[in-house]
Amino acid sequence: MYSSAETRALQDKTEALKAKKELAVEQLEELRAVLRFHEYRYYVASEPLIADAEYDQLYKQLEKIEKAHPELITPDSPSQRVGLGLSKSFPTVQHLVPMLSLENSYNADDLVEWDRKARELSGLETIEYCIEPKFDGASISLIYENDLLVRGVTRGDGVAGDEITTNIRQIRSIPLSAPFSKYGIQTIEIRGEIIMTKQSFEKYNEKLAEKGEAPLANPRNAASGSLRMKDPREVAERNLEAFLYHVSYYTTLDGFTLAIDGKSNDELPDENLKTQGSSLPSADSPLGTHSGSLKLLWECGFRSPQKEKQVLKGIAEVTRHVHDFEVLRDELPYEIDGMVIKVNDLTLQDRLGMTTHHPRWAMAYKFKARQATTKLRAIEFQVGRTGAVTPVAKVDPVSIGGVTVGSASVHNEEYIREKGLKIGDTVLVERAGDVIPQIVQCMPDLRNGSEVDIAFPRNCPVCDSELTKEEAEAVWRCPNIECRAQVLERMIHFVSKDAMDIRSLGAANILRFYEAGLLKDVPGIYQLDFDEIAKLEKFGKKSIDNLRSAIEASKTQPLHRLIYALGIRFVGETTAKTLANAVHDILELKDKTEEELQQLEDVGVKVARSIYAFFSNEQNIHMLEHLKQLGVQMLNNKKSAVAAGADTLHGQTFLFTGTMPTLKRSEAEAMAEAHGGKIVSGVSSKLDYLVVGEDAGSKLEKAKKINTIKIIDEATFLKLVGEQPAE
Ligand SMILES: NC(=O)c1ccc[n+]([C@@H]2O[C@H](COP(=O)([O-])OP(=O)(O)OC[C@H]3O[C@@H](n4cnc5c(N)ncnc54)[C@H](O)[C@@H]3O)[C@@H](O)[C@H]2O)c1
Ligand SMILES: [Zn+2]
Repeated sequence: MYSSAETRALQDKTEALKAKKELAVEQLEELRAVLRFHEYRYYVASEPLIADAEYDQLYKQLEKIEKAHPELITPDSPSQRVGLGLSKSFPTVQHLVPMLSLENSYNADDLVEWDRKARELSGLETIEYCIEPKFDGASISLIYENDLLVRGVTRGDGVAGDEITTNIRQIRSIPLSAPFSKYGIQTIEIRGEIIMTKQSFEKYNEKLAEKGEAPLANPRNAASGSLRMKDPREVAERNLEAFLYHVSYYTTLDGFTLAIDGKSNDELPDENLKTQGSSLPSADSPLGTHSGSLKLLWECGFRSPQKEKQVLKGIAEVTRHVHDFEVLRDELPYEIDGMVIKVNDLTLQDRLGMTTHHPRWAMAYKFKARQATTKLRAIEFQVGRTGAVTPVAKVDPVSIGGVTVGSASVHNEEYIREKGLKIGDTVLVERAGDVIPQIVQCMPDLRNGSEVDIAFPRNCPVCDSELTKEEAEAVWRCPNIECRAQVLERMIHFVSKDAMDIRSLGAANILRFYEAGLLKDVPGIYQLDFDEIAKLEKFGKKSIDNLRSAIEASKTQPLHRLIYALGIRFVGETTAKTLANAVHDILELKDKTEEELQQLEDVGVKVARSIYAFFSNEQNIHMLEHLKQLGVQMLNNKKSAVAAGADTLHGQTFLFTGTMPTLKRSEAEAMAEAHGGKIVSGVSSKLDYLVVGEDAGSKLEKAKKINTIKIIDEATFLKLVGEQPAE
């Protein structure tokens, strides 16, 4: 439909329009053309070229201009219909009732305003709402007649869609028959979303990778692309699932017909299916409320959001709930991009009615955007403490959910090849939760020929040693352990917060001392010449005193911190603790065989080999002995405590959040561990105790939603570890 030259031209226009805060009325036609183009890419081709939030931003501009100049609205404006276009390979059929879009907002204030209008229109004090997740998939409509699934249709342009019944029949959560007749229903049109769970999506991408095919961009594209596949067996392979959340139309066995979303489709193939104009069911009948219809669907064997939904009165409760739910977003097994808030009472829905674009009784509250498009400008290669050479993408700075992103992860060489990235490409960057932003996709359709391939260095970008790669690995490494980058990174890791925690040293000072020739390796940290440091600029007596005492204090850090600080490959904090608990003195580790190491919890072949290699290396042992001489403590004190029968919290998991009144976080963790407890890094159903201090944030919110977690304060914790008498 669009040639590649047109595609590039429209994308340039998109960029130009996106860059402007406020569009002029003269740009209306251009804006419409751009929106039509992106709708085509999104709905028909299933290959969007911009992020949803970027599309939404442009669409909002269209609404704004048209609101100010209603005389300029044309019947083919994107605001006058739902999505555009249908793919050609499936027969087109009419929906019984048009499938509209939803009004959406990223802003909770808009919800308040929307509620105000709804109360005004209805004359009610408070409105009851039903809130459910906004599933990020592809919408479908299903028709059951005499309890049998007779038709499945994509949304298409909202009026008509592609008939994809055979594909729909592959989806196991959609029953082929359902007992609607029990409720007196003869024909029913229901709607929902086809989704792919995060897990199925990953598995499916792994399969594609094995076959050497390009991975799919995200679960939503995977779901929507699947619906239009020619071969139903391929659809079955994708493990799609369905949530059904709406009844739009039904006829009863005694001849009553109801099109719930206002008017039914005028061009219906079957005359009998048109609205007969009857009154709505009362709020106490099963289909009289939205939540009632979710329950009915659930009872008929559909996966409706019966468990996920929440019925609440008043918009204040609603906004609180949507914010709470946003915290849980990453815990869900499927993707959601917001919440949908619906007026619960159908009679009231009917009174509120709809615009040409969306019903007035529903509103989508979209979560903070996580994706944006930008240009890939360069790949930098960084050398880590184990010599691993990691590519990091430099992109044109772009704002995602309020944070400016200028670099993004591209993992490794394989990842870059798999995604087919080139310098100069337009790329989709995703920033989800606490994860480092990453490039998830590039858009080859937008290339103009000036893009260049990414060249991988064969030599270390820092010390020029020839890089090596183990067969089963994706990473290239600099083999030179004296490599400046590695030495620096090892020291920076050694002093870091979760390792020896020498905060006043830090990356900047390490670099400074290194360049001044005052520090060349880890033991050197304990031999710093403070007189020489005093000569450096901006190093007053106070900073020196701080530095000296911080270094001194680090000598008595618990053994697991020292083990972690050594930066042994594959040895994270958890494995470091396992190792520390297995010995009295760190040097005992050099007498353990690979097999013995593998007996330890969570230590597999790869990890055991790496630990073994580290402790078989003479230079490393020499370094440890040197550290010992310098006063760094290498014994496990805790082990004796646990051995003396203090294992009272054996197997219980703990997480600390917020500032506690008397204990430092590290002290509290050590106390829990000394009694056999385990520290975990995040809130999940595996957590037993969340110990909460002041200003506890999202962890507390999350924990409140999992009722097996015990939420306690410091005083209760101290009782648990027997530091305070139980009452
Ligand atoms: N990236 C692009 O180029 C591009 C182009 C066009 C559209 N879009 C995206 O699509 C959106 C508009 O498309 P739209 O109208 O299909 O979707 P929408 O985001 O406005 O919301 C309506 C859709 O939400 C879905 N939904 C999920 N859970 C639901 C629930 N519980 N109840 C009701 N509906 C639920 C339904 O499929 C429904 O059709 C835009 O906001 C934009 O984000 C993106
Ligand atoms: Zn090097």
